[in-house]
Amino acid sequence: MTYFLVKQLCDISLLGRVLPFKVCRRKIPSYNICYRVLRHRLVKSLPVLSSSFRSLSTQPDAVDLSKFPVDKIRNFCIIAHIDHGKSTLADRLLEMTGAIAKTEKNKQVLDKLQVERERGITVKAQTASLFYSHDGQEYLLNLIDTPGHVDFSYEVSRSLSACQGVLLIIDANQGIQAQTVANFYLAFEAQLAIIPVINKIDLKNADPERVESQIEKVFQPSWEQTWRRPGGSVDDPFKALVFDSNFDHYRGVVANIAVIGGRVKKGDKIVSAHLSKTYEVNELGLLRPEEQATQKIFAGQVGYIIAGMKDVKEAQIGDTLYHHDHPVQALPGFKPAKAMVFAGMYPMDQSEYPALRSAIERLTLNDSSVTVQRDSSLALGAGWRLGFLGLLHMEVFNQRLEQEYNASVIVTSPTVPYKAILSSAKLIKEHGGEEATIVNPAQFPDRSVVVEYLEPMVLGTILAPDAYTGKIMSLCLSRRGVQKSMVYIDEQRVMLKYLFPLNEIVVDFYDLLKSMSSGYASFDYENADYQAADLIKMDILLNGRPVEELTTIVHRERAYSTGKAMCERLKESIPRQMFEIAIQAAIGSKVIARETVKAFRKNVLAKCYGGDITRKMKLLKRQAEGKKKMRRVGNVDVPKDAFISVLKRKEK
Ligand SMILES: Nc1nc2c(ncn2[C@@H]2O[C@H](COP(=O)(O)OP(=O)(O)OP(=O)(O)O)[C@@H](O)[C@H]2O)c(=O)[nH]1
Repeated sequence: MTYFLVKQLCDISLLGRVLPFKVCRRKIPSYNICYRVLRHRLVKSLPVLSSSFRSLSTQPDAVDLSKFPVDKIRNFCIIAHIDHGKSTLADRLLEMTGAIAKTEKNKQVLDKLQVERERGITVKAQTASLFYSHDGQEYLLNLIDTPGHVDFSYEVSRSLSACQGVLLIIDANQGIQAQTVANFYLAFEAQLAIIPVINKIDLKNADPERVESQIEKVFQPSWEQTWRRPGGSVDDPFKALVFDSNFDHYRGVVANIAVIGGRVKKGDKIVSAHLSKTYEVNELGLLRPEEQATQKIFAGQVGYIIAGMKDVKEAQIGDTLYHHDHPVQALPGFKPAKAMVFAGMYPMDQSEYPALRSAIERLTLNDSSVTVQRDSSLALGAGWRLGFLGLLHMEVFNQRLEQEYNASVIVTSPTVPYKAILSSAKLIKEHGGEEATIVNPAQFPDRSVVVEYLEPMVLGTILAPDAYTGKIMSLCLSRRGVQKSMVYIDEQRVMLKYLFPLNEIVVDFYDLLKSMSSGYASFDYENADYQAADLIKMDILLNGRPVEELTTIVHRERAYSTGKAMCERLKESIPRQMFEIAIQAAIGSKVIARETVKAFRKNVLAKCYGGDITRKMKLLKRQAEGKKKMRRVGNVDVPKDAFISVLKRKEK
């Protein structure tokens, strides 16, 4: 059995195959030292590294990529469970190869988005090309830092398509976690070389040996694998895969490409296979991690390309680009992401509809896992029904819309995609088949026209210390989970597999699992088909008026408890108004829960004695601004956050 610590990383990537290596048993006081060991090794073998780098980077367009044939290129992703240290390792690699300066300020430099910095998580995969010399040879390392959270796994799987290997980072203190397992299988199924890297070996409770035996038990590895070189040759016709893209307000679409064969240069005429449209290449280059223009890009390399695509529909992720005079067979592209959570999205004010439409289009270009359909609602007007991979994904998308596009939106209660097998001939005709997928609870067909309802299931993996097993099992049971397996990955940690209805875990399951296990349990899930379920539609009424945006589908067994919890939550989030507000949950005409918000008017002028009119105006203005964050449903002002928070349950 062999496995690798951070310090072997570059040697492994450069030698082109995975070499056996003894475990470093030394405890290292500061993790910087552990990286310093690597730097020392690099510098010792490569005295010219920093000077050769400087001469390359200071002159724009001076990088000659023709000197990196495929055997001098390593394209790899860094994958791991959330917070295991992917971005930190990427920072150190960037520093060691001179791509960024070595300063204290360089923390998570590849997490460029405001939302990533605020939440401290990676949501977007980022590429960085590094130059590295070894034994008088120059190498090009293309690193892709990926997100760890399950909601962003589509970013990981797309990034893997541009790579031949991965570094699977495992925290020496926490050991294997649920996303370690999920990410391992993504890389394994993509047939990539996998180098496990155990980091945080400096931590007091680090136990690399325990992690080693976990790796052995869970993955049963055969580590003597060869690091593949990128396929293709510079002599082939040009062919590139668009694996990511984003929209620049001034330059249009900037596409990230992996060149599968041939070469491309500025001024070339290229065709996108998806639309068969021809474009001229205006700019191309490397991401280091900032864009650095070059004259050409060659087979095996990863970079960006700008070719005058102005419309977001022109830049499809997964598309193939080729020279206009050398058509090639299009690459298979990517399997579309399967949206797991749907919600309505509406502008705060209908006049903002066109601006919001363009913002959503541009953001989905950068996040192709979001599905968009037009929708409309009586209370909220024209909008869209968007599909996301999970609730965090939905929250992050919403936050990005606000931060990057200055858009203010209302998001309605999320729902999972249910199915109904229809019995009514009229409905079957309307849906074009017996099976209807329902992503908007307001359109849930009545039982009288349905043979059976189906709900989406997931196979969940939970890893936790065995001391919490009892508590976790009761939580799973309360969420209609059915246990599939239970395996000890070492003496103290257990891996549980459960089949869950997606609806039961999508909103707050992970938060509860974390809090009941003092943060030690981790959770991941994969799709597991549909199962028949006894589902009913529950309406929420405000002062007797149903609020379409709060309608939910529930399992009959859970109707009462969910209705009660939703009414309680709404009572907490709807502020007192000038009249009493009755909040009711109802199934058909039967009310199953009720809460009341007492009448009250906040007199913001109460403390404003005297006659200073400007002060009074200011206070009234502030009150009016507060109201803007509300949505009027009937005569009731509902805060926009209430639509999402209403579904979060408190476990007793
Ligand atoms: N002690 C110690 N801390 C580390 C080490 N590597 C990373 N960290 C810390 O671990 C935390 C998480 O590191 P990140 O690099 O953000 O982890 P990540 O895997 O990129 O996180 P996500 O992108 O959110 O999945 C940060 O506070 C780092 O400073 C290490 O080797 N030793």
